[in-house]
Amino acid sequence: MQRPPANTFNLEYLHEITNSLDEISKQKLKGVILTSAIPNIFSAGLDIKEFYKPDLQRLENFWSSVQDVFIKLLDLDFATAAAINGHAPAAGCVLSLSCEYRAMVNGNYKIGLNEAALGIITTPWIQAMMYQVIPMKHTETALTTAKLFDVDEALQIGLIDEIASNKEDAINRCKQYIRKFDKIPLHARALTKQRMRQTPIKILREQRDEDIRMFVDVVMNPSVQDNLKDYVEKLKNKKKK
Ligand SMILES: CCCCCCCC/C=C\C=C\CC(=O)SCCNC(=O)CCNC(=O)[C@H](O)C(C)(C)COP(=O)(O)OP(=O)(O)OC[C@H]1O[C@@H](n2cnc3c(N)ncnc32)[C@H](O)[C@@H]1OP(=O)(O)O
Repeated sequence: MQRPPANTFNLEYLHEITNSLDEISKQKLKGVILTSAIPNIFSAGLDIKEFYKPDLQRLENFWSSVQDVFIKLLDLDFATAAAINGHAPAAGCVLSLSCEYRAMVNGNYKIGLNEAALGIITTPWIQAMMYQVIPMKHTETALTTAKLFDVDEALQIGLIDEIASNKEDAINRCKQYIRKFDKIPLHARALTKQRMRQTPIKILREQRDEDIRMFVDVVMNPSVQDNLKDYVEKLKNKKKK
């Protein structure tokens, strides 16, 4: 990913990712490794500008595109791994959770789902994604407290699989993970993976329109917009301190 300054996902970038996923899913690949070309930031999540004072039509398209990327990524036949070379809050974390394996570079980085801090809520399919990886009890506490884990905590709780010394090491560990499937028939691997992951996909597929309506309702709530205003200000003012 290379969308400076923070690899945030806006509508156009989501379309680019959808096209790339469509393209690679036609190829006979062994696996895909997601990483960032931006030092210290894997992804800062969804672009907050998309839901602060949004245009309604664009907001609906935006969330529908988020849903598309999530389904496509989760459904890929081949192995997916994330070399997390920096912060991975919110959708940055979800992106890594959509992969089968995560190696995170050691450093002063945070990963987790902090949506509640912005006044927005994690949808049931995102919650399901999280508790497929870490236990339900930890998920509930993490989501309700908007907890961002440091690298050691993330390993301890199982949110990441391994700690890497740098980006290259993280990528190598991802490659090693992908090589594990060299002798496994592709269709058996793919079907097993898809069945293991059917809960979040099923929840989302059954409720796509309702999910968009709920997201729009939450985002357009005046108190959520106030919260987002403060959050955006805080982000801007960080540099001035
Ligand atoms: C493709 C996705 C598929 C997967 C499906 C996803 C499903 C959806 C799931 C979840 C939904 C989640 C909702 C969200 O994602 S809301 C976004 C939440 N993100 C955050 O709260 C992170 C906010 N950012 C930070 O905390 C920091 O920027 C950090 C990542 C820790 C990096 O810190 P630092 O290195 O100090 O860099 P800066 O803070 O100075 O940031 C650099 C510039 O980037 C701008 N920025 C950062 N984050 C965002 C953002 N999310 N949206 C818009 N802009 C952002 C920041 O303002 C700086 O800009 P500038 O240089 O102009 O000042």
